[in-house]
Amino acid sequence: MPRYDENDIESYDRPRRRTRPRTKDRPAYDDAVAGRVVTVDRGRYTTLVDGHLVTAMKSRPLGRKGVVVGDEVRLVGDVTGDDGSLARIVSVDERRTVLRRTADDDDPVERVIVANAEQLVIVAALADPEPRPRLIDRALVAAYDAGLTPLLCVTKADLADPETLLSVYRPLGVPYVVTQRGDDLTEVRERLHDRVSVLVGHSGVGKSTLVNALVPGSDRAIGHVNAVTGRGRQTSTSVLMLALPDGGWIVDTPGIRSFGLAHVEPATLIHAFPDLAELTGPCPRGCTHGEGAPECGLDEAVAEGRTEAARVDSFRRLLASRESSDY
Ligand SMILES: Nc1nc2c(ncn2[C@@H]2O[C@H](COP(=O)(O)OP(=O)(O)OP(=O)(O)O)[C@@H](O)[C@H]2O)c(=O)[nH]1
Ligand SMILES: [Zn+2]
Repeated sequence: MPRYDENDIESYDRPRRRTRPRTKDRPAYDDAVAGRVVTVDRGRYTTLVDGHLVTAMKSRPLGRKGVVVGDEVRLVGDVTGDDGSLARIVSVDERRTVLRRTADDDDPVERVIVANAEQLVIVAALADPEPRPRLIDRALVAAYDAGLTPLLCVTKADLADPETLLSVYRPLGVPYVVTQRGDDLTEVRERLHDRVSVLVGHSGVGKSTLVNALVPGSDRAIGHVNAVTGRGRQTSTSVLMLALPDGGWIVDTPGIRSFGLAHVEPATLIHAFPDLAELTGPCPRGCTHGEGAPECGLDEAVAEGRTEAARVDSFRRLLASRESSDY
């Protein structure tokens, strides 16, 4: 049984590509085939083309344009996927969403890590390790900013009561699922069905446990991918996209510790909360809507009972989390 079903790409709603005028400088790749990037490793792109894995490299016309997991690309050359074959990526379809990770010491540039995802699953354990709300807040900001629906996945409910953590996110209306050891994951599966979901969470929260349960034999799939790229599982920092058996995809992001939030404007974040955005009409121009912002319409609305103080406070906590370096 192939791990990647052809239907998975067929059913995926891909916008039609505009055809560009052909010029003598720009070769038209009439014979290019469509594929999706499932993992990237040292300049080699593993793509899924018609249900089989094809290793590819970037072609010169792409220049310095990045190609990331989740990208929908066009390929030419040897697209058989046979051992030792190598195709060329000649174009990247317009991205519907991008998720960025933050700059760090080794790499000062904020980088796109996943393209075209729809949902960000923030995995947090209730105990062992303790939940880290600031990390969750930053992941939420990243999701809202990128236009991804967040899903808080609270694990290890067999070890502690989820209520304390959930109550922190209730005023924001963050969707959540609670799991525990031995769970059949029905609710998680429903939430992931037919969508492209990125999983994030720090070490030990049970992310691998989830991935293995959701994608039976994903170890085998990883082995398959690696057989193609010729590399082992030690590529623990590689982002990997896996097809869910009943439709949909999950993107596992080991090694992603924080998100690039420096560019997130208050005006962008507040649009994730339309009811709050509506209350900012009377704000002075350039209002940050943050704690103590002079004459912010949000304070006025709370004072007049037009919104919940807890919701405004929670929104402001998210705003402030952009500045925190803690993760
Ligand atoms: N009690 C309990 N333990 C769990 C649960 N889910 C996972 N674990 C355990 O937590 C430990 C960490 O789980 P992993 O799935 O490896 O966590 P991870 O997030 O992938 O961590 P890294 O591999 O370090 O990134 C393992 O010993 C799991 O068996 C759960 O729901 N309840
Ligand atoms: Zn304001």
